[in-house]
Amino acid sequence: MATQGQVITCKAAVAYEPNKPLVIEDVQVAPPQAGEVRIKILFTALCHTDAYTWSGKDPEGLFPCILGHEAAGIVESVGEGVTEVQPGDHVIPCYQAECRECKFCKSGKTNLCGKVRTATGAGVMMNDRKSRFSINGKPIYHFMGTSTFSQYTVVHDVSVAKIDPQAPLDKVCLLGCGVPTGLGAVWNTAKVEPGAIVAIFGLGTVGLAVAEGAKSAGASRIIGVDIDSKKFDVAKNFGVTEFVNPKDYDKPIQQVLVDLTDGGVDYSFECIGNVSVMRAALECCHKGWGTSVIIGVAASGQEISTRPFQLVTGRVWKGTAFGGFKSRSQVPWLVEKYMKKEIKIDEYITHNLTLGDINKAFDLMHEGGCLRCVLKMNE
Ligand SMILES: NC(=O)C1=CN([C@@H]2O[C@H](COP(=O)(O)OP(=O)(O)OC[C@H]3O[C@@H](n4cnc5c(N)ncnc54)[C@H](O)[C@@H]3O)[C@@H](O)[C@H]2O)C=CC1
Ligand SMILES: N[C@@H](CCC(=O)N[C@@H](CSC=O)C(=O)NCC(=O)O)C(=O)O
Ligand SMILES: [Zn+2]
Ligand SMILES: [Zn+2]
Repeated sequence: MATQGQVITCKAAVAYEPNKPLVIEDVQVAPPQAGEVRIKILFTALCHTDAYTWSGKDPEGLFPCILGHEAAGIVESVGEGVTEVQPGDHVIPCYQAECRECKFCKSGKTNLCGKVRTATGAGVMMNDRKSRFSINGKPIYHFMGTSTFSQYTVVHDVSVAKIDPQAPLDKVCLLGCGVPTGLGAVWNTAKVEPGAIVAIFGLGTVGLAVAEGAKSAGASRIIGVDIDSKKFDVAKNFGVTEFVNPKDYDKPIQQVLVDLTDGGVDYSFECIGNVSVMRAALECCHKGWGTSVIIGVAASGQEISTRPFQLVTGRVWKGTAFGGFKSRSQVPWLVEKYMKKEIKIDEYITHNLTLGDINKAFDLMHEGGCLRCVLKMNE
């Protein structure tokens, strides 16, 4: 039955309140308006940023909402004026939009896009500042402009990357967030050069993708730092060459790394979201040139600090969103790199479940043995 122009009722996981189990509900998804795209989500993974917002610590967190931002699916219908995708296209929703027209997109200096950011932060669509999701007439907020924990979602056309229809959607869904973030932090934000010494704080999916990126950039030493030594075995497969568990030392971890590297690392990456670790990651960098990149998302109210002398003496503190990748332009390129076996994806997927198991999937994510759990949406 044709669904274009109709309200679709489908299953979605609704977050009603911080930390309360998600509830699988029948949700009404309105047709896309001008400049919008309705997508049938086939696979979604869970990211720690979903858990962060669900926890109530995200200043932009709104409830009730439909979380989820690492997914892949097929365009079901498009609104007026949408020209770059059509029904049937295989796509990855992109929480980081790319309109190619705003001052951010035109600057060439950033991958951030200003076109729809105010709406996505407010959990609504730009056109009418309303949600396309409702349950019996009561609106449910969008999340990050993607809301992929729903069998159907509506996104802005600037937030959709059209990809190779041959690409396996149950794998390339990971290119919606964690893997590109780690790779891009190395390639685009830090621009790690051959021979560099790299330290990675936190060896989850993002940290492992940093390792993969650093290896391909030709780093000479890739030092993985994690308080969970169980992470070290798997990290070897992603390029980590040395391991440090801060719990094994009495001195501050930044001192441990400075001592191990004759004065400090060339590049460090914080992949946890812990502001004390962010400080350590900066302070383990080499005087004169060491660069530290913040990737982890820290809770509302948290602030970073260090002695300004650390920067006066040449260390550089940076951050990255989606690894600096321009989403609509570069996600299809990342898909092609995966198809050519130039980047890993399968190795990050430790669990496969269905939408109905989403609370179990979040439990797994917090247990440490899970990198990414992919949910099949239509069972
Ligand atoms: N900036 C961006 O665009 C993005 C940011 N993120 C953020 O990146 C962070 C990492 O994400 P995932 O890799 O999925 O998380 P994860 O939870 O799988 O990995 C974090 C790792 O850090 C380790 N860890 C925790 N405390 C530590 C400490 N004090 N010292 C050393 N290691 C410690 C844990 O054992 C774990 O292995 C999260 O904050 C997430 O929200 C995720 C995607 C995109
Ligand atoms: N709403 C949060 C912002 C959290 C954040 O920094 N998000 C990252 C992506 S994390 C993906 O898993 C990001 O891209 N930020 C840039 C942006 O424009 O949101 C908060 O306020 O803490
Ligand atoms: Zn994410
Ligand atoms: Zn833009």
